[in-house]
Amino acid sequence: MTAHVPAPPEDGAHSLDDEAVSERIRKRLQASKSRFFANDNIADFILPGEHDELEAEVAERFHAVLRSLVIDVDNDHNTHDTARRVAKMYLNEVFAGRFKTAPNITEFPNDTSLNELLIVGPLTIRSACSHHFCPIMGRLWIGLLPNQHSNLLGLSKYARLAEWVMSRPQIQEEAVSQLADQVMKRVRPDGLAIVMEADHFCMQWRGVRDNGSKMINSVMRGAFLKDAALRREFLSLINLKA
Ligand SMILES: Nc1nc2c(ncn2[C@@H]2O[C@H](COP(=O)(O)OP(=O)(O)OP(=O)(O)O)[C@@H](O)[C@H]2O)c(=O)[nH]1
Repeated sequence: MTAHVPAPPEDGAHSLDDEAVSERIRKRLQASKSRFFANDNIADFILPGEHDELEAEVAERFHAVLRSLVIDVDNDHNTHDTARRVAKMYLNEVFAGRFKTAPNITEFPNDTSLNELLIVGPLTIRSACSHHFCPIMGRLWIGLLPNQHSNLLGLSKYARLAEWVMSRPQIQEEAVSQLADQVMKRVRPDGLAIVMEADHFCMQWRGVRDNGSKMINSVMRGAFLKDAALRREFLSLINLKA
């Protein structure tokens, strides 16, 4: 579905804010006292049909941003359709994890009472920082210590959950912690460890322009916090090299 970019309002016409779909969604979020930070998922507050309206609104507003950058969007064939493409990319691709509901996750009972360390990774991570909207590209490992009451997830579902959490404007520390909450909620293991290593393009493409540095962070929950040997086993198995 392509978003239509409406012409800017004539003088004296209603401003976009009077009827903006984003305003309707915002009011619902505020009425239910739900947070709507950049890395929050707001899918439950978007009614059927409003996703397309939102895409059209973002396109219209991005069109205005391009005009403010003094780009001749009316005559420049390269940027004529850029606002629509950016809106589509934000809503359906790079920030889709804000606007769509969580992926369906198949959960299997731990019938054979597996209680050994399980590691998934490296999963490829694509995100963007909420400070500059620059890409974050990296790798992530998930370590789990299940117990007899844990659910086991299909392997691909860890990647789907990670993608859902990462495809939002994020900061790495909060992204990893949000993913940990999602995995804990579904698997209910005795312990969970997540390590993420990523390039931040806000430090490479711009700013300090340090191409070599990466950010590595981890979240340890339950048994991984208490048991240094388990933590060591996980870290040695993922064998993270700079
Ligand atoms: N802690 C943390 N910081 C991040 C992450 N992604 C980007 N940043 C940093 O966020 C900071 C934003 O800093 P500001 O000083 O407000 O912005 P700025 O003036 O554009 O900063 P410079 O990047 O130094 O030019 C920068 O230091 C970024 O490197 C992240 O995932 N975690």
